[in-house]
Amino acid sequence: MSKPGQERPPLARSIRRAIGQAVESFSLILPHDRILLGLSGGKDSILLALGLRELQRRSPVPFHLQACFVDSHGEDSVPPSLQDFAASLGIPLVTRSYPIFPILKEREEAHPCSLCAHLRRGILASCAQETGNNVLALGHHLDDALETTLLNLCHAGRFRCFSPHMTMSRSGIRVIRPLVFLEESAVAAEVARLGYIPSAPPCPFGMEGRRGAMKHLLKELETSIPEIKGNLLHALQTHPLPDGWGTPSGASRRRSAP
Ligand SMILES: Nc1ncnc2c1ncn2[C@@H]1O[C@H](COP(=O)(O)OP(=O)(O)OP(=O)(O)O)[C@@H](O)[C@H]1O
Repeated sequence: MSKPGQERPPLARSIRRAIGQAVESFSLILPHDRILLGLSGGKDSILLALGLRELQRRSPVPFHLQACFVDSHGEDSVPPSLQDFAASLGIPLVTRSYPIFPILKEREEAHPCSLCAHLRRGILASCAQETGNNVLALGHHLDDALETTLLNLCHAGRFRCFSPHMTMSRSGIRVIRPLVFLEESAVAAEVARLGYIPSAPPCPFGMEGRRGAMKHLLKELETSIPEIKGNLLHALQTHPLPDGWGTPSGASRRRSAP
């Protein structure tokens, strides 16, 4: 990550536009929202933090930002570079420690990704509640959404994906994904252009498994069908999914940023 105090160029206009489009299309941010963003130190959550911070500066809709890092090894350690990064943006950082990886290893999970994500989301949602936040922001991008769609199609026989904006039933915390219109390559390129070096993924299970296979499949499909991502996104937006990619949530009638 860049050194604190170093002059940072502004986000590219195309990136700001894509984030603004998601925020507007799905009414992601409402006046006086208190947003906790999941900050892992990977490229996606770096861009999420940069994007939301910039939106906060420019938007007439006031909202509060805080970040949370989950140490999934359960060792109570926080990378110092992450603290520096959050401090450089003026975003307060809280941390939580929970032995997600040791638990998954002990259970010898065949497909650990979904349980890992589920546990982490639960920890982040509890943290949001404990710290007085009503919204949890995650850095999922378009490729994540399309891989999840393919995973559901291929392995569960259903056309489903996570939602850009949903409300968790037990906690009432709203989960938002402002990067859903950005391709992974655009996220990586922008983070590199801005001079940040993301932390290496801490996952001890690697990119193998079903999700990794979907990533390869999407790449392969793209070589013979260059417009595949746009078409899949169009299908998500036009198919009447219960998770509402096409129809903005009920919150849309209220005023949202930007
Ligand atoms: N250890 C963590 N602490 C806090 N938030 C996290 C952590 N890991 C993931 N998240 C949040 O969940 C989102 C999705 O996580 P996932 O592991 O699927 O993505 P990723 O591609 O590894 O993301 P990133 O590049 O941000 O690490 C991240 O973008 C981030 O907002």
